[in-house]
Amino acid sequence: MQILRSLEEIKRPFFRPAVTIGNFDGVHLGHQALFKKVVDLASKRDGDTIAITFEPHPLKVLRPKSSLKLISTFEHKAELIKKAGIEWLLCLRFDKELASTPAREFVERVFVRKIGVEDLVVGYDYAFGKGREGDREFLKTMGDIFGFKVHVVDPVMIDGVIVSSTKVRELVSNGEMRRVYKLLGRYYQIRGVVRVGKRRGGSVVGFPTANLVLEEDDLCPKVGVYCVQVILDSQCFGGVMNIGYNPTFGDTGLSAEVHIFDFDKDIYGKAIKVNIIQRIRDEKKFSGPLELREQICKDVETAKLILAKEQNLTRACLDEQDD
Ligand SMILES: Cc1cc2nc3c(=O)[nH]c(=O)nc-3n(C[C@H](O)[C@H](O)[C@H](O)COP(=O)(O)O)c2cc1C
Ligand SMILES: Nc1ncnc2c1ncn2[C@@H]1O[C@H](COP(=O)(O)OP(=O)(O)OP(=O)(O)O)[C@@H](O)[C@H]1O
Repeated sequence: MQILRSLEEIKRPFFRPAVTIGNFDGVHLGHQALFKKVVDLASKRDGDTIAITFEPHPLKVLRPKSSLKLISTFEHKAELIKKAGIEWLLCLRFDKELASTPAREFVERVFVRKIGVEDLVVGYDYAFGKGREGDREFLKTMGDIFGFKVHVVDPVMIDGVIVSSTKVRELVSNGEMRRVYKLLGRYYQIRGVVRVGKRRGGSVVGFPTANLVLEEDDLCPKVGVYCVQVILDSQCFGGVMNIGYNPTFGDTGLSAEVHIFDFDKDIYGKAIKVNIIQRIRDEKKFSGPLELREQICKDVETAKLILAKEQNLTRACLDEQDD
């Protein structure tokens, strides 16, 4: 997939393109339905497939105080859009100027003149442009004027709920990782570089842990202990992760620490990915390292039982290998 960072980077005309547009944070099953429609439409005529998205996320510009946490980084989002079969990702810089562009001007400038869209795919509730005037009815009118077809995808629902980035964020914040899996069609994943912790894990508690640097923007699951799958250099391992403040030791900063099963290498500075499978318990303040150690032994047992029954681990691991 080619990533274009501005309209100026479009150097050649597209061939009979099918296009979709959105923020696509998390690339959940609703977004995936849009990409599938784009791929289906274009494949009939060997046309180009294009997704248009925005950076930073529009809410960060329109409501800077909202402290929005994102499900996926741009890099992860682009990987997932590529996996969905899209060939071109056009990422437009979202600023106050773009936000105030009238919808008709955006359609003429971007969809018609720059891209030459033949099919435009949008979700059931899509609207863009100044004051959200570019809704699906407006787009259909534009399509009649400029000669492109607008396809509206019905809402994708799971267990009676419309799949949305907002819903995924809410479930992650509540630690409801099984439900998150259903909405994303994959495990929720956090990524990070392993840093040196307080060096108590192995020596004091008896469970060495890889400490992840959490970024300001990261959407972190609810504080607690989780059963996880760890991906390191394309290899997959089981593990247990604590997201929290380590109250037993009186620490205050939020950290994510993973104990990887059957693993004893030094991985400081390495990038790892953690698929979060299921929440096991709340984080607790223990009387000391011995009591904490006993509890972690139980957590390891619980996680191993969960992993032994988990059907989707191999697929999730293979998914990481085609990157
Ligand atoms: C599976 C697991 C569960 C944990 N649960 C708790 C807990 O409930 N309360 C707590 O204070 N710390 C908990 N911890 C964090 C330990 O306190 C932490 O791993 C230890 O302090 C080592 O820190 P360090 O890696 O910074 O040296 C847990 C860690 C793991 C791996
Ligand atoms: N469940 C869904 N079914 C079908 N289309 C969807 C679904 N969710 C989002 N879309 C469509 O995907 C496109 C991108 O939408 P957007 O990135 O705003 O996603 P969203 O999940 O609705 O996000 P948010 O929850 O932040 O509003 C839009 O055309 C939108 O209508």
